[in-house]
Amino acid sequence: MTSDIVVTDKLTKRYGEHTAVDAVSLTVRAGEVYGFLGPNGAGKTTTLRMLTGLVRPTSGTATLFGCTPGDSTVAARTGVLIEGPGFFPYLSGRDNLRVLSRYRRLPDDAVQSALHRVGLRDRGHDRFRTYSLGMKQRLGVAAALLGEPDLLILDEPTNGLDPAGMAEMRELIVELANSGHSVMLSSHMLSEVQEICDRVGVISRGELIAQSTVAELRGGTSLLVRADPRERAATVLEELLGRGVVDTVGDALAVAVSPELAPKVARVLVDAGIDLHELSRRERSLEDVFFAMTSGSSPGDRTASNDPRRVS
Ligand SMILES: Nc1ncnc2c1ncn2[C@@H]1O[C@H](COP(=O)(O)OP(=O)(O)OP(=O)(O)O)[C@@H](O)[C@H]1O
Repeated sequence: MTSDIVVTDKLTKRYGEHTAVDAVSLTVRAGEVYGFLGPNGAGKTTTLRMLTGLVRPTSGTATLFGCTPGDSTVAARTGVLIEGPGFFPYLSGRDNLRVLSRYRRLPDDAVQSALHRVGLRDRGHDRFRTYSLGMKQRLGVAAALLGEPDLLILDEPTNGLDPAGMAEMRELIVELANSGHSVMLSSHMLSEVQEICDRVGVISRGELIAQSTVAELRGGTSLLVRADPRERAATVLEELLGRGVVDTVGDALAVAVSPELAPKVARVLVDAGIDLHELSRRERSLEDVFFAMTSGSSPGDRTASNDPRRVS
């Protein structure tokens, strides 16, 4: 059984005339890594700020663990990293965490455990200002981890990191998820969301335009066929496989069927006297889908049967 630990219902935030978040209804389930994906200015941070009680919604509701954001139960069960960690530069990483830990009346070993979890145990005594950006972000995650919350809300945790720092942060998030934390993270980095998230919500211009698993969103695998004459190949394949499964992508055809049908596709084309130049397995990246959804144009394809514009 899945349980929804974050639920929003038509969550909306308006700043004057501008609607930053427009009737967003999303759910994050216990145990998952949920990617909140959207281009710059789409409304990700504003949504996360409403979830953490930093900003009041104009209308609609949000609940975390069945309670309102800001409630003490929510605060105890949720760790937050939003818009970069704020730490004292002249204090060590450990002392920065001690300040937070004492303020929250957590046991003394919480700091050591959090530093250990993010791989900073050996650098905990160094001053914060000497940390690399990746270490600063990891200390931010350590701060979110104090008290071992069930849910981590991380706003663009890899923002500004170099590729190695990004990889480390991704690894850390996967480890945290494997050790039982649910994670909701925002990102505009499609590749990282694709790699580490179980489900994603896509927000564009304040609206949630899709919510599903990464696999569902990508629409599974298909076949790419380069054949001559192309139009005739499309007709033959539609006769074999049904209408609506063949789409034109550049000078090739995208055929929305299981790659296991490749031998059959090859046979029928060759039997029809068509020259087959390429037949390959094709996986749409989340990037293809994302561009198709948020800008109406895609570097790849979008077949009618594969249209990911749905909220499950
Ligand atoms: N306090 C505010 N006052 C007025 N407008 C705001 C405020 N906060 C956010 N906005 C506007 O709301 C919209 C959504 O902003 P938000 O920061 O939530 O987007 P985002 O998806 O997190 O973008 P980014 O990836 O660039 O951080 C933007 O147009 C932004 O300018």
